[in-house]
Amino acid sequence: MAAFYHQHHQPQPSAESVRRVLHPRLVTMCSAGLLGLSLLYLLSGGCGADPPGRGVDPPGRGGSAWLRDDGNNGTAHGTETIVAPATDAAPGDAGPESNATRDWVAARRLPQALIIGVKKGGTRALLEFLRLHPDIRALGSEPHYFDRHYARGLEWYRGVMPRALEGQLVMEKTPRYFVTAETPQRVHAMSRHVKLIVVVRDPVTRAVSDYTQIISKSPHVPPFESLAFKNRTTGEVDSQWSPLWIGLYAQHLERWLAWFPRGQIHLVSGEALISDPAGELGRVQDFLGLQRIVTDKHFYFNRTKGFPCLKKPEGSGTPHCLGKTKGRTHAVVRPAVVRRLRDFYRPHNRRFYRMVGQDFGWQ
Ligand SMILES: Nc1ncnc2c1ncn2[C@@H]1O[C@H](COP(=O)(O)OS(=O)(=O)O)[C@@H](OP(=O)(O)O)[C@H]1O
Repeated sequence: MAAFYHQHHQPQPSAESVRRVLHPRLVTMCSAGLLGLSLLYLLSGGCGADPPGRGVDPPGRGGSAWLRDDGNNGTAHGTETIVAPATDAAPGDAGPESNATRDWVAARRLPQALIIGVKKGGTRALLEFLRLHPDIRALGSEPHYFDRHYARGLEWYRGVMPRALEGQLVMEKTPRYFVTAETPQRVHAMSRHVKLIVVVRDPVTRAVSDYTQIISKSPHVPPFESLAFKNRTTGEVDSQWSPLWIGLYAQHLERWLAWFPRGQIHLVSGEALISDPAGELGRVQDFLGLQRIVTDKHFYFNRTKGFPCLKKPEGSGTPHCLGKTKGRTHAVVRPAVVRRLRDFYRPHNRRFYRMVGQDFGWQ
């Protein structure tokens, strides 16, 4: 009580004395507050980088409510959660931010753009080139959400996305989406505004590339010829054999056009992506509504690799070509077989050109 009265009857303190008393306390409180926030930030995985290769993260990672998360961007769902699978991981997946403070407002959002195909079309090259753009945040691995992991739900899908700032475009690539029957409807259910990109390549070369990958994993697979034909004598093509079936682009695209307008689907020439990467990238950036930032100054042609490579990939100062599995020597297929397959695809290609209003010049 004495103390109470004592304080109570003290003369009014001057502004200067209040400042002197309060200042050290305010400094201490602020420091403690900042320390607490920093700890929260660290615990929430907020130190930027999603782990390279993206293993399975514990549930709730990145789920801190204080991270701004306002975006479903015309998409259906909200909050962020769990992280998961790692397939076809690329180096620098969701690489470190150049400015750590960016993550203070970065959140995981559903993608606004998808590279949906085609397998062996050049999808990895396109994704890696697009990652140079500061307004793009792209998942390095293939999440296979709409084809394999759909039952895991949108929150799972959202959880595997890299953190992105508002205004940054989130994207992923899974080439199998293009040929999976249920996928267009599922993508549409997530967002009818999502932008779709398909990298197409001469279906015969694509088939040989696909087969080359198959035998690299299973060397005892029969020769290309014996799988490509139902009857080798009559030359009847087995269009159900996956490497050939994937090349029936018109058939697959038709399913997408039942759900999305043509203007929402952008086609990239796999051949032009090699001969003129900057030109193709320019058109993709236009399609995505982004400034043309990735230009010819980012590429150089690597004679040893035989492909365009990056002068300066994301998060690194050294030139970078795609890995050994991209641009490998193809299995040898007899010219007569190639000719027969070209004949087989010709009407399908023409139909595809008519559908998209673009001639890709495949023989
Ligand atoms: N810049 C650059 N560097 C290396 N490779 C390039 C590049 N641009 C396009 N390509 C072509 O990409 C083909 C592989 O396609 P994808 O990345 O779509 O394959 S995958 O479906 O993800 O396995 C790959 O196919 P193959 O040549 O048959 O290996 C390449 O031809």
